[in-house]
Amino acid sequence: MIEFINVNKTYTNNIKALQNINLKINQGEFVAIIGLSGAGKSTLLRCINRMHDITSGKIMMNQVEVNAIRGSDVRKLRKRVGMIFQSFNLITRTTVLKNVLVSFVPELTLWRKVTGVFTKGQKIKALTALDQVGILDKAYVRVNQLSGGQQQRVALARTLAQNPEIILADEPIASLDPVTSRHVMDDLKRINQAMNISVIMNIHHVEIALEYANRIIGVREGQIIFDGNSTEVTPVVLKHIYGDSTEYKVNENTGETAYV
Ligand SMILES: Nc1ncnc2c1ncn2[C@@H]1O[C@H](COP(=O)(O)OP(=O)(O)OP(=O)(O)O)[C@@H](O)[C@H]1O
Repeated sequence: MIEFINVNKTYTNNIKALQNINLKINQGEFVAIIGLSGAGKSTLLRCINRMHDITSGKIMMNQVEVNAIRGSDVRKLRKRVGMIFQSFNLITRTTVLKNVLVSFVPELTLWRKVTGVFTKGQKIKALTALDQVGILDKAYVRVNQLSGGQQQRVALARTLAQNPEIILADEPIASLDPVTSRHVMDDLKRINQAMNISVIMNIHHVEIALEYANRIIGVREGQIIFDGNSTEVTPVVLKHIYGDSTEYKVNENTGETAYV
């Protein structure tokens, strides 16, 4: 379980990105964090794996106080909490397999680091992860020869190879077309359900968030202003989260919602 207890984050420029966040996320949940640009979604997500440090309060992951750990404990935390990004963060000029193996570098002995020789067990884990996201046949293809959706799957495999308890996904489909976006979302949902890995995602596509996530957290100006089941997200709730923003529109005739 992840728990935020009275968490605040103020950046050095004095922007209060998170204000008094209290939140519990149980193992195996699929959570989408939604809200306007600048609302604090990325900051919220990135405090969980210590990409950002909080200013006050506490973040607990099971028995570990995330904001109190240092050095090798942070590395251990990042093994338990995988992350994928909008821009995939891959080394595009090398193979898919090597990109997945990169996740094992911190575990290598010095001579293996120097020689770049991974263990048989690591190679098996990497190939298994590629199989889990359906791109085992691409293992020896260079990443720059893959589509965006395939690249996001490589990133997902790199995370899965570490056997994480949680996957943080920061706008994972923002740069993908609608069809490919659904493939990536399907992968995440399958992994969430079959492996009981929690998925916590920032996403601007509200329709997709409602379709795939079980729980929606609405953030506005650094505060959680909605936290509930995706079935409880009505047009009124969306208006509360997005205000009269042009980023999100409700069709008054059909009640359908659309991101614009
Ligand atoms: N490194 C930083 N230094 C200073 N201010 C920052 C930093 N990162 C974010 N902010 C500010 O903190 C606030 C929250 O930003 P954050 O990136 O968490 O929002 P977001 O909801 O994820 O936005 P987007 O949807 O555009 O990614 C914004 O006002 C932003 O300008």
